Amino acid sequence: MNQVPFIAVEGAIGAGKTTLASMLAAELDMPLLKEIVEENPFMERFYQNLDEWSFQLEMFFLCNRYKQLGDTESKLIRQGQPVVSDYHIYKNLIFSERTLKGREREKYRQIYHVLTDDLAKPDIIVYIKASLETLLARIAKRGRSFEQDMDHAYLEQLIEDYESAMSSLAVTEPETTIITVDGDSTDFVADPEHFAHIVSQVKSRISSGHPR
Ligand SMILES: Nc1ncnc2c1ncn2[C@@H]1O[C@H](COP(=O)(O)OP(=O)(O)OP(=O)(O)O)[C@@H](O)[C@H]1O
Ligand SMILES: Nc1nc(=O)c2ncn([C@H]3C[C@H](O)[C@@H](CO)O3)c2[nH]1
Repeated sequence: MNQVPFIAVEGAIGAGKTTLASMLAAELDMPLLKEIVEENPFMERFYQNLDEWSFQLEMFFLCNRYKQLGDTESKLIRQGQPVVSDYHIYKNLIFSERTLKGREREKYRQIYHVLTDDLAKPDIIVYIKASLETLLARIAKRGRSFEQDMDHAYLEQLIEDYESAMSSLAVTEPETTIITVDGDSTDFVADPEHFAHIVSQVKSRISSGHPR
């Protein structure tokens, strides 16, 4: 077991992961690990034609996160440094199980396990659970052009996929503490009390020795 906390913020598209992870990293004085999005060369084409581009897109995300987390593990976690990340590596499987089919899905699963099974897993997941309405409002507010015509059914499905994924992680990674934040009623950006409540939940998990 690691000696320092590794915290991942998770939730469906636009839930506020990067925002909350940045706030937590600043508040807890921890380095921030942010996922690479804009550099993904398949992003725009993927949203125009999911079936055609999903394998390339999922492989790009997987390889990037594998490299990023591997580096973070050797440079920070194993050196006794805590980390806050705006994703959990498991996210790859949540998306790929939804976007890939048949042989591609099966091959991806195998590659996923080969690459990630021995990577450090977070001790704490802060899971932002938000409704379709909230996610759509945040996606519109952020204004990334390639996301503006996103199929609502895809997003709705991902909300359910995240729910199932968090339930299965609770079983498969019992040492991980999952803190669920209601992303509809909690506004950690506008309301300092809401943010303070999340911080105190995280701190209590760290100081109670669970995890680490
Ligand atoms: N609690 C909040 N209240 C209001 N706006 C928010 C809140 N959290 C995030 N936002 C805004 O919503 C948008 C999406 O947030 P953010 O980029 O943090 O989401 P994300 O979960 O990291 O997205 P993605 O899944 O695309 O990586 C941003 O414009 C951000 O400023
Ligand atoms: N298909 C797919 N697989 C992933 O692993 C993945 N990770 C993020 N995304 C999409 C969501 C946002 O639009 C944008 C930023 O998070 O990229 C993904 N899409």
